[in-house]
Amino acid sequence: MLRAISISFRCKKLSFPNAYLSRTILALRHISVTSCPALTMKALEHGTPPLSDAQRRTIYALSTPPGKSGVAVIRVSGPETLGVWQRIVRTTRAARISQDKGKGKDVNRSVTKTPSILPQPWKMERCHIIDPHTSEILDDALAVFFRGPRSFTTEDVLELHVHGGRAVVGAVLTALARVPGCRPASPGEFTRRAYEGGRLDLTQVEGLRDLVDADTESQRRAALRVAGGEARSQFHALREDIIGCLALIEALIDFGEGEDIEEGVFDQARQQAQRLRDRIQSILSDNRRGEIMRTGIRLVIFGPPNVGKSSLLNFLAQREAAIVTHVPGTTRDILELSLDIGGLPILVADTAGLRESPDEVEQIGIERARKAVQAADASLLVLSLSDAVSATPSGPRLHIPAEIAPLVTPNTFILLNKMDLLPTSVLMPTLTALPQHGCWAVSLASQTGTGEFVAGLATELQDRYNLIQDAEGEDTNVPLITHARHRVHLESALEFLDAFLDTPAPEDIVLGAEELRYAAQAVGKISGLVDVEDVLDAIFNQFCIGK
Ligand SMILES: Nc1nc2c(ncn2[C@@H]2O[C@H](COP(=O)(O)OP(=O)(O)OP(=O)(O)O)[C@@H](O)[C@H]2O)c(=O)[nH]1
Ligand SMILES: [K+]
Ligand SMILES: [Mg+2]
Repeated sequence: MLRAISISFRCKKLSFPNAYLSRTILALRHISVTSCPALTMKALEHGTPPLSDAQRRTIYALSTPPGKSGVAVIRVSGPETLGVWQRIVRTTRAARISQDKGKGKDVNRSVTKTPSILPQPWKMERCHIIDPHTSEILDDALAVFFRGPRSFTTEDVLELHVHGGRAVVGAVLTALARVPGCRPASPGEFTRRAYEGGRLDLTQVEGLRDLVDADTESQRRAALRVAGGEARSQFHALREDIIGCLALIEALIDFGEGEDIEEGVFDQARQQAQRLRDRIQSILSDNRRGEIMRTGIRLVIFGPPNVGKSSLLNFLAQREAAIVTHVPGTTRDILELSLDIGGLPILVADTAGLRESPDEVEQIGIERARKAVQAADASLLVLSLSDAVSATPSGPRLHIPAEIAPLVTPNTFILLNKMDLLPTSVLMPTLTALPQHGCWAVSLASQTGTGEFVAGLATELQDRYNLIQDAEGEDTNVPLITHARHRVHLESALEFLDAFLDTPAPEDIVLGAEELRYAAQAVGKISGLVDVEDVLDAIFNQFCIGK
């Protein structure tokens, strides 16, 4: 005990913050001083025993992308955040206060000499960042302290807005490494703390990650809603309703119908379960719109050889991504590009021309093309207008080659290319005979009709996959499921509800209650309310460091 006191005395001389001091003493209480002389000596030399990673609960990381930038934000979170402030932040406010007391003349020069003062929470303050060992000024910066739990992570958080040069960021990170109790954050650790602190549920965590990953306007809008807690509250309400239904059954188990409980409660519970099951079913039958919008719509271009499929890909990408030649069978492998068409994220794939071919390599390409069309969310059949449209007594008729016809569905879009090769006298009646929806005629060579085609395709895809905006610009018809994980849990909730509805009344009521309990649990897993430890690492590891 005596030695501990002498350590605390030394710490005080080195002007450790009080919080740190009391923690050191607390830590030392657990060490038998006599049985551990080496450790004690070390503690006496350095003022503290070395901390394990688990003990160093305060994390820091660069939260903006690495590299040169105007401003870089370094984030700190954890119990030592205030200690970090006191060691490395010297505000001009503090300097002004001491100047007012007549201790200094030039605010800027005296900043580092000024003792630290407590931050004003949630207020950005101009400051110098200093090296905690040498007091050297590392940067002229801005700092803002968020007092937990009113912060992103629900812990004390400090944000340092420094100049975004590599040397500046490196120096500040090194200074942070020197603050006892601090360690670099692992990927997604800030967000994980926000989840563990109850600030976010798992759907919001996913929404936040999707927001960071959003490339298109529609992805941004959808992710923002989820991050804002819209899915969270809907899944929460669904779970509450299942629990409400369970409560009825449990009351029935405890008291029995006709005694303390009114007649018809079992039927009431069944009706409720039926409505919940229908609600889940309707959430599930969303054509996977939410997931498709998040990952991008897979649109596969297919058709006979030499019709201009690769020319189309290049036109959409506005660059020479694919090889285009007059030789049929030029494209072999699938070439995929991710594009933004009318604000929608689209993964466009160019494929080998479909035909009977003796060439072994081409055959493999053709097989891959067929599979890609079948697996796609949407497909676009390209044909050469002059080959595909023939005159019949009843007018022009669209002809689709026999080996391609099986791949065409009512959802296949059709693009008739090389319209420049048709004389105007033939072209006009042909164009008027084309289907009104999902079919366009263009010349990629002369870029005729291409504007209408892109606009028309975007509209068709928006109708199919996108959120529809009403007159006020509000999204309607929003799919609730944005990740495959949600679908898996909802499907199992549906199975449990079905199993409950299958239990014959009222003799198996205890089993029925169990099914309802599982159904509520399955929905709880979506938000992370129920044991999901196994998926947490997978979810948070997809974040970058600093998020
Ligand atoms: N006249 C005319 N020629 C075109 C048009 N679009 C593309 N072509 C030409 O048609 C030929 C074939 O174009 P590609 O884009 O390679 O056709 P593809 O369908 O990808 O061909 P494969 O990969 O071999 O199946 C090239 O010589 C293009 O320049 C068009 O609108 N009009
Ligand atoms: K070709
Ligand atoms: Mg090609």
